[in-house]
Amino acid sequence: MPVEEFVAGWISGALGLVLGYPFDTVKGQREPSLPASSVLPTQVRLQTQTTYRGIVDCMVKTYRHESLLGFFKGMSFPIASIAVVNSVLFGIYSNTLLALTATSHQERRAQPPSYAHIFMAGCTGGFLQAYFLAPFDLIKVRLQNQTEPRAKPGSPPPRYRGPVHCAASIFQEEGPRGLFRGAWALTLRDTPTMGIYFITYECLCHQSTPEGQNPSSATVLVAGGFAGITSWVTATPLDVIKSRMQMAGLNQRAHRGVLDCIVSSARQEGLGVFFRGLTINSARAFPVNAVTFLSYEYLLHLWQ
Ligand SMILES: C[N+](C)(C)CCCC[C@H](N)C(=O)O
Repeated sequence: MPVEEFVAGWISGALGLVLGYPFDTVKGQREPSLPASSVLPTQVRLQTQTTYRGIVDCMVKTYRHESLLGFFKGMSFPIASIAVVNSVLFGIYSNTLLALTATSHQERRAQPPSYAHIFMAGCTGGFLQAYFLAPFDLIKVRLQNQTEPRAKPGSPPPRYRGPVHCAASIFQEEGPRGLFRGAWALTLRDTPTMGIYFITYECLCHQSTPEGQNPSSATVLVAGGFAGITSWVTATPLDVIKSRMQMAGLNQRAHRGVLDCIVSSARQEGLGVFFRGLTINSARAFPVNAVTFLSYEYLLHLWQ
């Protein structure tokens, strides 16, 4: 099993994450139960809290109360984790295609796989990476929903002191399975949308590149960017549910499952709730995935 795709996936995932993290940090919404005085500057907030008037309001309040650092809250942890997850995603995707078509990454330019094979390989990668992603994503969402400004005299201490303390607290309070809270929603979110992710990328590259040649850097950037947007647009409704399942039991009522969360969210806040964070998801998805795919292709070309 060629390992270079795993390594290239690791590095490209880390690069993409750093570029996209500030966008990532403006997507959540406060639950009414959270203290009105606290400022809530993180990505998941537009999806789990209801105080912000929108992206700009959330960004202004984030900067005003937590400075620029507020946009990078909890990033140290996802850098390592998302890189590993991206490594699994791209490594499994490429090796599944190798198993389905008996062609390596380089050979596929001359012998492009069918879109059915690309979709199957993408779904396989999406399904398997979700298992690795689940605990990391839960910790990221919990940290991003910390509501206290950075340690200021008199401010209440945050519930979690950092990713390791967060993981230990969840393990202690909710048991080992607590670390996989929201994993089912995450798997439902990522499996089909990763298929869409890779089909969009490969289709745009194939349409814009002369037969048998490697796509140009500009083509890879644009194809990667639109692959990110397409997959996030289709993933946003379940992304909202996933975030709510992950926050359940803390400051949100626990749900009896994904369907219960979908029904109760729609009943209480209308169907629009499933598109919270769509704009910021899309704005973030283009640069993040453009860089991810460009660095991935560059590294594989370098190691050819
Ligand atoms: C499948 N889903 C849409 C959830 C993600 C697809 C893109 C993943 C990429 N690492 C990013 O952070 O944008």
